[in-house]
Amino acid sequence: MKIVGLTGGIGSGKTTVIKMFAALGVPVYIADIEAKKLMNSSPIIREKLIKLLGNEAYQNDKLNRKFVADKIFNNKNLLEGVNAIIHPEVGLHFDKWREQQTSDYVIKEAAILFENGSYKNCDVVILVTAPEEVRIARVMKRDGVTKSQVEARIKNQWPDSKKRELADIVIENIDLEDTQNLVNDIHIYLS
Ligand SMILES: CC(C)(COP(=O)(O)OP(=O)(O)OC[C@H]1O[C@@H](n2cnc3c(N)ncnc32)[C@H](O)[C@@H]1O)[C@@H](O)C(=O)NCCC(=O)NCCS
Ligand SMILES: Nc1ncnc2c1ncn2[C@@H]1O[C@H](COP(=O)(O)OP(=O)(O)OP(=O)(O)O)[C@@H](O)[C@H]1O
Repeated sequence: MKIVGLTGGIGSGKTTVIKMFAALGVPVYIADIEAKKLMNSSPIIREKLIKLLGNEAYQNDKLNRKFVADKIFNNKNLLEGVNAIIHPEVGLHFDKWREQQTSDYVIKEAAILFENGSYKNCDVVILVTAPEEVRIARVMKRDGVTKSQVEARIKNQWPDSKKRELADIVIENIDLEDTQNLVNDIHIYLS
């Protein structure tokens, strides 16, 4: 079974593309979502995050995502601390999930697949891209956040130029129909 990594900058269209692969019957693992589930379910992670970020990291027993985002996306050390706590746990969780799959290939979607080195465990890496101003506008519209809030996350991510050097396949996600056609072709190639 091939492990296919799928990544891209904030607002590039990772979730949009992953839904297209899922509609073709491909098992998909969305690291952001699984990371949040672990942050809310693992007592060990909770203890470590509270030690690093303070009691406000959790509100009513739930991860306080806005507080955590505001803390880590403007503080490199805190971001590295959170990543060091979360990513190994996500890696173990993904391995257990992958062992239960029986398809030709699975897709692991992660915003920072390159940044945290987990692309090295993938047989193929797909990069989803879109011009930065398009990505910023999409996220502002989707999340109702400010341009500077989106830029605060972008600055913690590699530029597309650096990711292109390591990607096997690049999906320029501008026109949705073109993206769908390319996903269909990639699925045939990987199956
Ligand atoms: C800080 C958190 C709680 C904010 O959650 P929230 O729902 O507000 O935002 P969301 O998770 O959708 O993030 C939006 C985008 O921010 C970017 N982003 C998220 N985590 C990171 C990170 N560690 N480094 C750089 N960019 C990141 C991605 O482009 C992501 O798609 C959450 O992003 C988080 O827990 N991040 C740290 C753990 C992590 O790295 N998760 C992602 C991959 S496993
Ligand atoms: N080709 C496209 N044309 C127009 N809108 C798009 C296109 N692709 C994605 N979008 C929209 O842009 C927004 C961001 O897309 P999506 O959520 O898939 O990006 P993402 O890479 O998963 O973002 P994040 O890193 O924040 O999780 C969404 O509202 C989505 O509906």
